Amino acid sequence: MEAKAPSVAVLGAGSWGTALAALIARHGHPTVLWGRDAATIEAIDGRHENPRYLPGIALPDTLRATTDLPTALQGADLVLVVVPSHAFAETLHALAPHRPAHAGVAWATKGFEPGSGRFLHEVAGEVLGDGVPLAVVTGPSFAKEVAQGLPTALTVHSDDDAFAQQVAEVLHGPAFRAYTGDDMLGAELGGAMKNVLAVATGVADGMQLGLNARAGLITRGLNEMLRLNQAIGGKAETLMGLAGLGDLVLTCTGDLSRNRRLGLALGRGQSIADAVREIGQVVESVQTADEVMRQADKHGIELPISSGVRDVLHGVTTPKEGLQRLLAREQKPEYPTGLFE
Ligand SMILES: NC(=O)C1=CN([C@@H]2O[C@H](COP(=O)(O)OP(=O)(O)OC[C@H]3O[C@@H](n4cnc5c(N)ncnc54)[C@H](OP(=O)(O)O)[C@@H]3O)[C@@H](O)[C@H]2O)C=CC1
Ligand SMILES: O=C(CO)COP(=O)(O)O
Repeated sequence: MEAKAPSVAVLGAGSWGTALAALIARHGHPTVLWGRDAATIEAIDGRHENPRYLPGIALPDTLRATTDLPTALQGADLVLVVVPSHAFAETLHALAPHRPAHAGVAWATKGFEPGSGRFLHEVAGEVLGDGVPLAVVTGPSFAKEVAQGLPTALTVHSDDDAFAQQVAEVLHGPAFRAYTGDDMLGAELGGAMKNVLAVATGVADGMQLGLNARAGLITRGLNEMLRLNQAIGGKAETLMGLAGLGDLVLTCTGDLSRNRRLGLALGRGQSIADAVREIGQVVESVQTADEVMRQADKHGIELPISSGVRDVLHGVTTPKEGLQRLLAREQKPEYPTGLFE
């Protein structure tokens, strides 16, 4: 007899939560999507569309949606949290009392806990306590393309191999490749930092600095990711894979990226407030830039591109001044310290 497909509760009905819930439901898993906005949830449950975040894309008839958290979690074998980083801790506190005892918790949120700079797996470990399987889902994946069924590859990292495998199996399908790994630290760092670096390449493109500048920023941005990752104890291979390089390339070059679009707007002279309002969705870099630099300062690592983005986002540096600051840096070896030994 074939094993029963695990039931999945997806928390967060924005573009990414909706796209992942649709993917999982299409794979034949009983799937419930929880969101806080009644009109959006009604539209997803009733007419199988998320008009606010994925307009015009048909969602599977089997996908159920609710605004009631206990209902969403009832009978779930696996919980997937997909709210923005600023709502991560609050959502975990809300789900904790209703989580079925056997259900592990994964998240596809990218960023740190704003204010404390803690990694999301640290937050999850503290809120949920020992013994709950945890996993991070990350990699190059625009929600719109996943919702449209276009081919995508991402990765699931966990300290618990069996849980990483369970999450990957739920996501893996005909047009979706899910890999596994055991480096939550590196995976979370990559997913968070690429958003900051996407702003940098967006700014450069908005200022029409050319393709050489874009490639230089992506590569030196990867170097910043690798150096901070080495300091915090993540694995270099994680950052050379889907969670790092893969997502960095996607977000720095693809105009579907909201972080890149923020950079483009700033590079063209628009204000940050106007740009964020126009984008109308979560732009994680706005908070993540501060938290990346908090991590970097803690470990005594210099990150010129990321700190430039942080300063531009705070309005203490103009994009032009930020560029001048980068170009005025001293000449030096590409890899002054070994990164891969
Ligand atoms: N979109 C993408 O392509 C990808 C996104 N991600 C990551 O996924 C996370 C979610 O982003 P995404 O779905 O794109 O964001 P969106 O802007 O598309 O949607 C945000 C969603 O979060 C909800 N929300 C905001 N605050 C809260 C809260 N306090 N409690 C509960 N729900 C809340 C919003 O509800 P409401 O509408 O009511 O405000 C909305 O449903 C981010 O960390 C992002 O970096 C990762 C990979 C791909
Ligand atoms: O994380 C993403 C793709 O992997 C989405 O990027 P943005 O948040 O910049 O849109």
